[in-house]
Amino acid sequence: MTRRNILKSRRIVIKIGTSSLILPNGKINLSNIDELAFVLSDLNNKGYEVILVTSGAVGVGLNVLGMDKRPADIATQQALASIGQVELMSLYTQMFRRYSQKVSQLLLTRDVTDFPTSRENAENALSALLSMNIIPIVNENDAIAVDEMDHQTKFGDNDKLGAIVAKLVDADLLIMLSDIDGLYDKNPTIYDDAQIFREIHEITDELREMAGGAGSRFGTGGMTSKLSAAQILFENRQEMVLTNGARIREIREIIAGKEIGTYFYRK
Ligand SMILES: Nc1ncnc2c1ncn2[C@@H]1O[C@H](COP(=O)(O)OP(=O)(O)O)[C@@H](O)[C@H]1O
Ligand SMILES: N[C@@H](CCC(=O)OP(=O)(O)O)C(=O)O
Repeated sequence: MTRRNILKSRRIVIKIGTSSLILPNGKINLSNIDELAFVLSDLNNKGYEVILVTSGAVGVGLNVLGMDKRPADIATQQALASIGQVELMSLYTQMFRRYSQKVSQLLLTRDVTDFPTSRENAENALSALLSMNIIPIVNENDAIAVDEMDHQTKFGDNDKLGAIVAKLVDADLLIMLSDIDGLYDKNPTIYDDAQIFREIHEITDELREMAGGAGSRFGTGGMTSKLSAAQILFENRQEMVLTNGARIREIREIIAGKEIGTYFYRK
């Protein structure tokens, strides 16, 4: 069955998680980054407005320093993000350049998107970039986003950031690339008989329970945070497709309305 509403999407936010950018051995997944650059550049050439929300600063930072696990200490995590973000952008810039696509970087913190004047500034910057045919690449400013008692600067995770960026740019669709084909009735990495949901219209407590449990090794989100992102989108009458970042080329089929991944929309 064709997802008819998706066919109308012109402004699309793509969120890619750490697990799609970093291989299980901690090295960079170069073929995925290259494929992402190709598909998004191609979409931009075809007149879609594309915004990329990327994770990976900490994961790439670990790779640069040859470390194999996230340090517990916050300041060291900040330092890793600061190191990794530069390398991550360097990789994106190189890959996108192969397809003659210009990109830019926006690093956001929660206080920016909570505070009306700075939120408007972020909206203006994004809209100016899109009008220049540039693909904005957004991440949380992890090097400085640390929650204080009375000053909340962290989004929590990049799934939420993806939903907030979709709201900022008034996107038609958020495509969330994970390490799994979609939302299942139980964790498919544990249960062989898990069944995928093709459509979700409401985020219920029962769903949240099905999505419980930890996510991948280098990321932070897990399936629960994808449901929280979907909830933010629902509140803004926006839509999301959760799909597997291992098959980036399918993004074009998703936009063509093909039934891939889990489609979150309110009836
Ligand atoms: N009901 C569920 N359906 C799908 N995945 C689930 C479910 N419950 C838990 N998970 C776990 O969530 C993981 C995806 O989240 P996450 O590791 O944060 O991915 P990413 O880093 O790509 O965003 C899956 O690999 C799986 O282990
Ligand atoms: N801003 C962090 C992202 C952390 C995060 O949410 O990761 P993921 O669950 O892989 O999307 C980083 O760049 O490392």
